[in-house]
Amino acid sequence: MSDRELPGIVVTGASGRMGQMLARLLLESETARLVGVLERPGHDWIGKDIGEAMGGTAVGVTVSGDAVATIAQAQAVIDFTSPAASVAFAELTAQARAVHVIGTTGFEDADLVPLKAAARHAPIIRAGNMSLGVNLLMGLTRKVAAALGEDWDIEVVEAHHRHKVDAPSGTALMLGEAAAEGRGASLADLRTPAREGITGPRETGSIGFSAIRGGNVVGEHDVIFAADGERIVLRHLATDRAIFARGAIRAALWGQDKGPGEYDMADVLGLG
Ligand SMILES: NC(=O)C1=CN([C@@H]2O[C@H](COP(=O)(O)OP(=O)(O)OC[C@H]3O[C@@H](n4cnc5c(N)ncnc54)[C@H](O)[C@@H]3O)[C@@H](O)[C@H]2O)C=CC1
Ligand SMILES: O=C(O)C1=N[C@H](C(=O)O)C[C@H](O)C1
Repeated sequence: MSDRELPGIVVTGASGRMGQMLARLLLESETARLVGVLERPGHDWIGKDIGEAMGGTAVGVTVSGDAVATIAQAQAVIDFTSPAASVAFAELTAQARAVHVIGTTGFEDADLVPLKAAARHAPIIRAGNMSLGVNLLMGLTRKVAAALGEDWDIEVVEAHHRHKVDAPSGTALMLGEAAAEGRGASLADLRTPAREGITGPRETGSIGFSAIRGGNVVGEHDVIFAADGERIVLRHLATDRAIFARGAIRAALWGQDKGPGEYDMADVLGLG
């Protein structure tokens, strides 16, 4: 396949932690090509070559604030930004009939309505964690939760870098949902509100969440099953953001021959 035939990918949030990682990997990729990068209007990277903006040499791709024109060139858009930005990109990506890979976390239920509408026109692949390890851990969590009774309390503990703005993390919520599914319920029914003050004793069968923020932690998640006298801890440690970026690129390529609809990383990885 010549370079021109490789699926053309646009990366949003180009100056962000994930945006830069994605741009670097796509510039080296032999299976996809970087055709555009977006930043929010007014950002000081707009108009600069992405290679130079990242501190290297020019690569011939200019950071743009014009989402309509940039997404029009894309076969896929990889998007790790903010919930409001991802909702707006979903409409434009659907209009371009391109695959939208969404890694953004922190969505409210109301944000999911326009995403569902956009997925009627093109594939949307969305996951709070794009790594193979976490998506495997979800299956393990579901199985362990199903095997253990309600005398085993379930807690999800996560740690992230000091810049993260949402809590619990998207991954923690995915793991909590998997645990709830294992118990034949939905997380909305089992989730304990954040604890502070006189909370009273733990409610049997509930699922609790704790978030640590500090330093440059890439992402750590423990699912703790605690009973009287023993504990099981399922743990994932991310030490390199490349695991998320590789998963997102894999999803963008996987989506090329898929019809409109909502997909997740379990679909991409064949773990469904
Ligand atoms: N699903 C997954 O595997 C992972 C998800 N994430 C999530 O991805 C999101 C971004 O994470 P980071 O890269 O660490 O954040 P970041 O803050 O470093 O980057 C976000 C970027 O998006 C840009 N942005 C915001 N609005 C925009 C708009 N309208 N148009 C274009 N660009 C816009 C910002 O200027 C910023 O450069 C977060 O929600 C995070 O939780 C992060 C890592 C892995
Ligand atoms: O913001 C991050 O950094 C991460 N966000 C995702 C999440 O909310 O779970 C995935 C990963 O843990 C890193």
